[in-house]
Amino acid sequence: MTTSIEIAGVGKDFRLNHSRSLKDMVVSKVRKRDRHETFQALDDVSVQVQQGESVALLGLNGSGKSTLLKLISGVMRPDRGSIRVRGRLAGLIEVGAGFHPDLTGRENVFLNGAILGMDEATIRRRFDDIVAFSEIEKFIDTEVKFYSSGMFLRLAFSVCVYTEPEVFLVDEILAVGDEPFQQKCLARIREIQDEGRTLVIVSHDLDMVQKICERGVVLERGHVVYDGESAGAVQQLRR
Ligand SMILES: Nc1ncnc2c1ncn2[C@@H]1O[C@H](COP(=O)(O)OP(=O)(O)OP(=O)(O)O)[C@@H](O)[C@H]1O
Repeated sequence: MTTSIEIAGVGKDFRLNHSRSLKDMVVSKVRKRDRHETFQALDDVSVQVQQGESVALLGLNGSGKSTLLKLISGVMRPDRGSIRVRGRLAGLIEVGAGFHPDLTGRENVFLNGAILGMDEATIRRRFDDIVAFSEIEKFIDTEVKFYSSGMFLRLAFSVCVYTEPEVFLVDEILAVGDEPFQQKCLARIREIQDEGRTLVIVSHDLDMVQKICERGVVLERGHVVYDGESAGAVQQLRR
């Protein structure tokens, strides 16, 4: 078996600001007192994902799921430990983050396709399929700043799946999509799984993740508190 994602002893800290007033800020500046508190969003997290596995990252609000996904994707670096990913990776993490508001849908497909590692000829070849999947043909030459959040999601998801990544990371993908589009995304995700690609999903939709993923990892205040069958992970959360 080939390891697709190796997370070893990972920690991530954030600095929290604690100034209540301008006076506070001045006083602490003068006294050279640090107004910052360090907050451990992730601590000593180790998870190995094998190629072809589908893993759900679960946990309450603020438990560290999105942070871990961002570390895997490489948009953020860990403060401790290491993360290794084998194979081409595409993430649907902050939907629309890679989209430029002043460019049209069409231009953004090319921009995002390139960011995700597709060359221009490949994007041209897949362009019609990408747009057809998103079902926003009518608006493809509209600047994306006029898109609704669902339209953003549709185009971002389409570009992402058509780059055919070996490792696919998804954060709350389906939250803003309507029911028919959700079903379509789920069907596409199943194809991705059948092709033996690796999938890591963050979601609060426990019934959905239980259907998609065989394995669940539960985070609690930045620690892994469960790693096993997704049914067990869901049970742990619903206790
Ligand atoms: N850039 C940042 N700066 C400071 N704190 C951050 C930053 N990103 C995340 N955090 C903090 O880290 C903790 C974990 O956040 P994260 O978004 O990973 O949680 P989550 O499990 O995805 O939550 P949710 O279910 O609400 O999406 C939170 O307390 C959050 O406030």
